[in-house]
Amino acid sequence: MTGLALHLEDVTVTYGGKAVLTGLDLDVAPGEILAVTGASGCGKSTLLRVLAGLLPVAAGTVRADGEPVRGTSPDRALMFQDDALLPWRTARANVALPLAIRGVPRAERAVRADAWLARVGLAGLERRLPRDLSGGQRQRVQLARTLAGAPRTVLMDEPFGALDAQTRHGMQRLLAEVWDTGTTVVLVTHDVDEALLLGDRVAVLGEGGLTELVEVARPRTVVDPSLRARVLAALGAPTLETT
Ligand SMILES: Nc1ncnc2c1ncn2[C@@H]1O[C@H](COP(=O)(O)OP(=O)(O)OP(=O)(O)O)[C@@H](O)[C@H]1O
Repeated sequence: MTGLALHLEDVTVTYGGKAVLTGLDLDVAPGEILAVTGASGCGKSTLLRVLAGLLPVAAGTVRADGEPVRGTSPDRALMFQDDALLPWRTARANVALPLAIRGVPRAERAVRADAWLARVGLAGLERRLPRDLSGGQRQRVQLARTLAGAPRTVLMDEPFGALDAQTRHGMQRLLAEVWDTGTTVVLVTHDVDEALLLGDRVAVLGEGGLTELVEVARPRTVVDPSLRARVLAALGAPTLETT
């Protein structure tokens, strides 16, 4: 499976006439992990919704593998910040949803769903309803559901927000494995260290558009302090804060 190439050219997005993104140019290469960070309200979630095909642009072009993005597609999966599981379905049935959309035969769906649940550390909880899971566990079910559909692009909005440090680490490792399969990832995070550990590039969004684009070489086991300082400077934070 190859990841999609994403292309935004001179993109402007407005809400009720007020521009949130203005003249944004951005390319994401197939299989690249682009981490997007920026101050609250600068338009990070808006960018993901545009890439998912959920929000039309006021001007400019958005393409996936050269084709104009005109709506949603199972090839571009969006994982929301909020809890988006179906409350009346078990964890297994939630994870099986994208498999049904992909036309996987019913008997195979449960097996594959359970395998994904095991990979995110939820073996034994397959029959639980979302209300009987913790916030972090629900987030892991969402991650399993997103990945089960084998999308060519994963768009993630603060996917690790509700997780404790240890689980967060495990999820980051799991995602690193998945990325080796060539999926393109656009990951929104407020956490500069997470952005620099996970992203091949880190895009900093400011008022209206891009203020910095930092390339991060692999392997990324530790955060490079000079890159951290660059991202923090673009965010307008004091650069001495490098602990
Ligand atoms: N449906 C909407 N109608 C009107 N304004 C909106 C709508 N959605 C978002 N906005 C506004 O657009 C701006 C960008 O919102 P967006 O959610 O993309 O920001 P963000 O960078 O993801 O923020 P955060 O980091 O706080 O999640 C904000 O000022 C927000 O209030």
